[in-house]
Amino acid sequence: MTLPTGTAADPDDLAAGADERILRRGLRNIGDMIRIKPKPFAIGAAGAMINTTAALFLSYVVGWVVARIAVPAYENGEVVIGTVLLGVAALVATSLVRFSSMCARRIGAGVMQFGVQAHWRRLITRRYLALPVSWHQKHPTGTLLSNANADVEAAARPLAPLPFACGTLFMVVVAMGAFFTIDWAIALVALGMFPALFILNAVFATKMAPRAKRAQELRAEVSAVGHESFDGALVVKAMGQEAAETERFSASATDLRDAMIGVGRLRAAFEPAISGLPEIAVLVALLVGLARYEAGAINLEQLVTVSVMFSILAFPVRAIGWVLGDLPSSVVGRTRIDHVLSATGDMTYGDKRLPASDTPARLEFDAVAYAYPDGHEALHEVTFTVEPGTTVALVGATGSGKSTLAHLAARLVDPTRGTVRLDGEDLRGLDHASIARATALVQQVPFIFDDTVRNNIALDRDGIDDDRIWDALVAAGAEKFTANLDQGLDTEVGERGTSLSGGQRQRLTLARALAGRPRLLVLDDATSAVDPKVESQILAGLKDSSTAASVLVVAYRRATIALADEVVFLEGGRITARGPHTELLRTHQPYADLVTAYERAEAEREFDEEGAA
Ligand SMILES: Nc1ncnc2c1ncn2[C@@H]1O[C@H](COP(=O)(O)OP(=O)(O)OP(=O)(O)O)[C@@H](O)[C@H]1O
Repeated sequence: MTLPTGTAADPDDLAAGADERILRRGLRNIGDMIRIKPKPFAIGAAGAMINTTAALFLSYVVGWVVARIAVPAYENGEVVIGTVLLGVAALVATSLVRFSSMCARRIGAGVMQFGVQAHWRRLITRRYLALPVSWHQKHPTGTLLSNANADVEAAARPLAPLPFACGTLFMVVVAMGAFFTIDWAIALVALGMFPALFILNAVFATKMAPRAKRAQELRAEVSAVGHESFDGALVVKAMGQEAAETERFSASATDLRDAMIGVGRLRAAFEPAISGLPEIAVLVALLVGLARYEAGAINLEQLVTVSVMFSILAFPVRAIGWVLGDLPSSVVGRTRIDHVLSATGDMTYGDKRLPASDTPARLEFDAVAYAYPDGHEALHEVTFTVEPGTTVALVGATGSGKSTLAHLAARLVDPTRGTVRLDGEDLRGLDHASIARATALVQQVPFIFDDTVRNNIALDRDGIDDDRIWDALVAAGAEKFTANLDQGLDTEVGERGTSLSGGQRQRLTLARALAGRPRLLVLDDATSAVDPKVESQILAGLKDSSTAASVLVVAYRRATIALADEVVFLEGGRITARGPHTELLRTHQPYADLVTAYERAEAEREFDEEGAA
């Protein structure tokens, strides 16, 4: 299976030679993230700068203590208590400032990193929900999960060491000033370290970019394969496919492992080099410093100050390396996030509102055609009307276009040609709330949230109280089993309603639709797992209820079809017959054949069930 990687990046864009672009794009990404969370960044960076300034000050204090206290005490045995106390006070005060500023740096970095992650995740989720069904059909859930997790984490990773790196840069600037005031030769050693650091990083970015991109794609693939395997666990078990599925998952996991080891190897080579560089600079500075001391260009206090400053600088300079080291992966993560955020094809809604009404709606298909994004035309010139208060059954062989029609009725998709109208208004011109209030679609595969029965039915919609929930449960034939649940409406039904039977789940989703008192109910084989007698009672009840809706029902059972006022018979995406069920049975042989085949299948199923009982 080829899984979409969900990235808009041109593969060559992140390949060799793109280091400059990665640096630029990585820094732009950091700039964007600072704009998202400016306050925590300011706190973290200020903490880091205070910390590094205190660290530099400490080197002056140490230089002063050595030259004014330690050396005289060692050479002459002279100890001036006041000077010692001053030295100790300066050391303690500097350490306290370092401690509190380090806390500010870490808190700022953490709040910024996790705040930015939450921000991206919110945007991605909002985008997912705004994108059309056709977009979702092309993007596996696992890949979307990977966008919201692995990609977001990769994009925001440079933020963890960012304030530290900013403080270090500040320290470097201050230290360079200090080096130049102390001695130009020592300053040159420090100055030489930074070009070397950036050259090293450029080489690293060039080599890392394609590896990081591959690793990120494989993360998405493992997530997609894993999600599919876990989601289809029952099928896998029932078909005895555990070994094959484990093999499929482990092949993806192995690829990811290899890619991550490749990333790790490169980091393993880069990080010691980037850490070693300042250590080498310290050594060179010591040698140069000693030579300058011997030559009388600097005094002992200056030599000690410079040495301490270099060794203090050596560790924080790594933070710059950490930020630079995370740039390639962050650019890849950000590119993949942008791919989702810039995806187009949203369903735009009009601003027309349907007037408030509780009478059944009129649904009209006018010369409707629909082609899937792959070009497959599933419906051609479909024209029919569901008159207010009537029930129309959609009947047709598998693949004839029934579900596609149901999706068009609920405006999950728009027709390629022609118009779908609700109460005379083109669905495309209506506002979202009008459609959601007037129409309810119930699909064959019910989706139950891992929540209570009450919340599954109410779905946070206004005006749905317990009385209304019970009315909906009665109409959906679900009140008895709900009343028998341990905690009634408060019963937690488990992930996807695992504690319920298939028929119970279908009835709950039907109750969810009915609780909104829709004026048009679209049932896409929504009661297939419900006992046929109960199904007939539910559908008959819907017609008689005081809050009657117009009903468009995809039906397979003769009893269900017979309840409809009109049958629309589809063949290959076209309406080939329309009229009352009894009339079509007489006048249209393909219809009679199909309904008879359904009836036979139903009778065989009932016979098998009785036999099993
Ligand atoms: N996402 C899709 N992309 C491309 N073609 C699709 C897609 N979904 C459905 N189709 C095709 O559109 C046609 C109509 O499909 P639809 O699901 O509407 O049929 P149906 O009558 O509801 O079938 P069934 O009774 O099996 O549910 C079929 O040929 C199907 O293969």
